[in-house]
Formats: sequence, structure tokens, C-alpha cells
Amino acid sequence: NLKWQKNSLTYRIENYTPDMSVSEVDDSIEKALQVWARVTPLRFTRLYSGTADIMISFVTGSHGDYYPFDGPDGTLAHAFAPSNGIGGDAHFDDDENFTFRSNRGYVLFIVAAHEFGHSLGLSHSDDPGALMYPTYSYRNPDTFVLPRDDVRGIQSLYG
Ligand SMILES: CC(C)C[C@H](C(=O)NO)C(=O)N[C@@H](CC(N)=O)C(=O)NCc1cccc(N)c1
Ligand SMILES: [Zn+2]
Repeated sequence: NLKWQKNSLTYRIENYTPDMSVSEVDDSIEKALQVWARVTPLRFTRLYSGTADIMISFVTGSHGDYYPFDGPDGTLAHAFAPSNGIGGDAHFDDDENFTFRSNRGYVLFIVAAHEFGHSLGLSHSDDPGALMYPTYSYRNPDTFVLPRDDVRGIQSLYG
């Protein structure tokens, strides 16, 4: 499936990284979902148990899918395109150092916003300024604005 066939999606934070406080992780995830909700009819509801559309976890190395993580740097996270089961799920490599807003380490909000782009059906962009560009670059979460290329991409799916 190219995209979700519903606008109301659920998410669940299954576990936490030791790099940040629980509230910083919660806030980073919520803000990363809002980035996409603001420019689409999509709405996200948090679940605290059971199976959500977007299951979010912090894992290292081999973790039960066919895409084991690779230690520090390299792959930071991955997410699965919309579908039942693992579709939509986002896994974060906990061998990375995730931060709330420092440019030392990877800003979880930025990585999560990128991953949720995949969870919603976006692939990578070749626009170097795009959030969906393949490689991470630091951006201040307090002043982050979704680049035009990403708005175009998500609205071509859900606009
Ligand atoms: C083939 C994929 C599994 C690579 C993986 C990715 O794109 N995940 O969505 C990944 O972690 N790519 C790294 C590439 C790298 N090490 O620079 C990345 O930073 N992706 C996350 C990211 C986060 C925020 C912004 C952007 N543009 C990219
Ligand atoms: Zn990616």
C-alpha cells in the first residue's frame, strides 16, 4: 500500500532510550508527528498498550526484523511503509546518542520526523534541503519548519 487508507492513526512508544528523559522522548515523538499532521488531514492518537499502527521502539543490532542495526552512526533508524503488521513501525538504533536539542548526537525530533515520513509512505528525496533527504543534518527543533519539498510529497499522498 502506497499510503494509509484512514486519516486517524495510532502510535505507541514501546520503550525508551537512556539518552534522554521520558518527557523529552514523549515530546520529541509528539512534535515529530505534528510536523506531518499540520499539513495533512492525518490525526495521531497515542496508545499505552496493545498494537498501534505506528509502533515505536529503541533497539540495537539484530532486533527481530531482517534489517539489523549497525552500532554507532551509519544507520540511525528505519521505518516501514504503510501496511498491516510491521507497516508504519519505526525502530531507532539505540547505539546512537539521541538528544533533545543539542547538536552533539542526533536530535530525536528530527530523526523521528524523517522516519514518520517513511511510516506515512514517503521515500527519500534528492532535495538536499528536504527532511526526507537520505542523510541527517542538524536542525534546531525550536525553529524547524517542514521544507516545501516534504510538504509537496506528503500532500501528494494525503492532501
Ligand atoms: C537505508 C536506510 C535504512 C538508511 C536509514 C534511513 O534512511 N532511515 O530512514 C538511515 O538511518 N540513514 C541515515 C543516513 C546517515 N547515517 O546519514 C540517516 O541519517 N537517516 C535518518 C535521517 C534523519 C533526519 C533527517 C534525514 N535527512 C535523515
Ligand atoms: Zn530514511
